[in-house]
Amino acid sequence: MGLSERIGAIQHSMDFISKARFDENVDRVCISMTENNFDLQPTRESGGNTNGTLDPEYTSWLKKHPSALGMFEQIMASGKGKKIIVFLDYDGTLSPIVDDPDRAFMSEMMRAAVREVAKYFPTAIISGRSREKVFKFVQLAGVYYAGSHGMDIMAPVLPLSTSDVKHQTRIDDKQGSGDVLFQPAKEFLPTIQEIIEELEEKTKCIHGVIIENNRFCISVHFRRVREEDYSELEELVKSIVKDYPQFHLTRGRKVIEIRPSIKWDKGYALEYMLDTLGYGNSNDVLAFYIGDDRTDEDAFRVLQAKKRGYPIIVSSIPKETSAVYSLQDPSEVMSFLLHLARWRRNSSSSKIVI
Ligand SMILES: O=P(O)(O)OC[C@H]1O[C@H](O[C@H]2O[C@H](CO)[C@@H](O)[C@H](O)[C@H]2O)[C@H](O)[C@@H](O)[C@@H]1O
Repeated sequence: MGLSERIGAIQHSMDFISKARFDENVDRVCISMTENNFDLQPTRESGGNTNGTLDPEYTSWLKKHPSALGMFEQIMASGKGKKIIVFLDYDGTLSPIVDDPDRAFMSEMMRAAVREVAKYFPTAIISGRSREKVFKFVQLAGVYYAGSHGMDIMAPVLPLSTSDVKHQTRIDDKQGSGDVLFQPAKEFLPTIQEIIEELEEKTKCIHGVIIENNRFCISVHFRRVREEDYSELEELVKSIVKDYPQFHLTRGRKVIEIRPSIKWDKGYALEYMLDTLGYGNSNDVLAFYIGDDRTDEDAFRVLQAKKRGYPIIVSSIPKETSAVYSLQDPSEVMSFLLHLARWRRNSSSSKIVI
């Protein structure tokens, strides 16, 4: 293709894409551009490679964990008359995975989608990050935030029937929100600081390590570490944590996490939030939990066991999971959130009697 044809093709693509953006039957547009040709395909993809071909392993995995977008109508039909609640993970779910954890920004479009969904349904973000950091990334009022894998939750106070009350602190804010902080690992804060200092000192010799203070837990990132240094880093981290028997290690995406050994994870956090939001004992709830990482599996299992809704995994590769449905990547998450909001708008407008 010559230069002018290429420019023409780009202009044509832009028009095509802007039209497709408003077509609710189109989730994405695949553009394939070769030396001599280009092609545009509106699609409702539910998996596959970037070149448009479906990986057979992924296709058979999708049969077990169908696309939540493809199954949208059936999912919503099963929730008819129920109260919908949305739980979201942050990294890899609302934001793409990037090398630098401090630059895992969510797009404006994603922010708008979360804002939209939170307008209609109680929405909570449960992240491994510190609560303050997730809030800095998301910047939305009207959303509940839980940081440190649920060890730091800000949610409304409700008379709780459980022993959880001892970990609650009422927030003295000017708005008088009545929210409370739930922090079951407070007593570990000084030790966490001590471990961070030791980690920073002792991992200096390994290039690319990032230590992230997630307040009630610590992330040791090795995404930028050379592969040949992985095992040295792992041994180093293990040898440090060995001296702190009240802590243990978990793993995420190119990250080793150090957590206090309390009986608490994203699954307990999900239960706690269902309780505090007033849906603990309610059978007419349809909760969604959307997440991409191993720590989200704790929440998937709880949601499955309680039969209160559907766990949805974000993955473009086959993975062992307790999730029922799947979404390929954050852009599909965004599409799912927009579908939810649109479904709610349509269902309330259909009730208007003229
Ligand atoms: O529960 P999440 O909100 O998913 O948080 C889990 C961890 O996410 C972050 O790390 C991951 O994303 C980074 C940015 O894309 C990436 O560089 C890293 O390799 C991933 O593991 C976060 O930085 C961790 O602290 C969270 O525990």
